[in-house]
Amino acid sequence: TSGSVATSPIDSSDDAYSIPVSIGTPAQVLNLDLDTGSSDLWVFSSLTTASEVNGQNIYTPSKSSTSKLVSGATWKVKYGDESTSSGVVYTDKVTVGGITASSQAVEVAKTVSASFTSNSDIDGLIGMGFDSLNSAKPSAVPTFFDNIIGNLDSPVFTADLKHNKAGSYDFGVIDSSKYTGSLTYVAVDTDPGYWKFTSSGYGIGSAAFKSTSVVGIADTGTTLLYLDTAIVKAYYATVSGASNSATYGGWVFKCSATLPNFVFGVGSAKITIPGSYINYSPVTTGSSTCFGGLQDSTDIGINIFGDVALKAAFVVFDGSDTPRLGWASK
Ligand SMILES: O=C([C@@H]1CCCNC1)N1CCCCC1
Repeated sequence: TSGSVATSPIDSSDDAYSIPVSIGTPAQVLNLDLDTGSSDLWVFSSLTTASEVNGQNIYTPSKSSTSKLVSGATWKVKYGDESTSSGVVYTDKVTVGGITASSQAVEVAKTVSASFTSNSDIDGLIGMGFDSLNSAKPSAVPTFFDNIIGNLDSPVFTADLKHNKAGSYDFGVIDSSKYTGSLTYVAVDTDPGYWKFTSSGYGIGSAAFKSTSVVGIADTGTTLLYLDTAIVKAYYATVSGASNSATYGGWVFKCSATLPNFVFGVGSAKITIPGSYINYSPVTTGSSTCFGGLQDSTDIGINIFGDVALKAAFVVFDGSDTPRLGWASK
């Protein structure tokens, strides 16, 4: 089988991208954030503390004829931004893009932290990282990708994220109409569980490409591009008036600034991020100071090729016995 689901940015800053996911019988449709940087499928639910629900769609297991409680299983996930959620585990039928996992572990939230409560556009996450990142106890539960991979025509899913418009995630097929040129594949290190790869270097504007290994993760669930201090400093040195602001917690510049393109290498291929993608958003609504889409990864401890980078490319997440990432321009 193969399938495809549209994915839309939740706001004009492309803060996150959601997909409709059908859970249970009859179907309960929730808008989940497909996250290649984590491995829990968790949802807002009828069990979520009422004061922590604010406009989200919820999954009510008791209304599904196919739901089953997984006795004794609990989960608790903590993300890099310190956000958290936790709860218990059911299995139920889950369908994404026409592809069904008949007994998918659905991690039902009993509690979520404030940043989830305040985002009414996201009803939960569907993790597409490796099982080692799954938080369920006493044992990890398989991801949606784990559960469908054996039925897919090809053991892959692809990401075609776009700026301010709908893109798509495909499962089991590589649609060559969605990219230009050819795909360049790079090895993935699955330790500790991210889609971790080594970029071959970077270029800033029209300057010479710098061949250097940049290890990072392809993370659809992270908004921005986070790279080593030296690269980020060199980029903003070309933006007059840019500064690394303690007030705003990162690099800022005048919203009217012209930003150079940023190129990152994958093998001998090059992906160009338009400078405009690096004008992420005003620091506060209406401000003439803008926060950069390229930021320093020092405090994170790992480089992250988040949506700012991914939406400049077509990306194949190849879950074969030798996992790898394929990158193409589009
Ligand atoms: O928690 C995360 C991200 C948060 C946003 C959603 N994707 C997962 N991590 C990835 C980067 C290293 C630290 C852990």
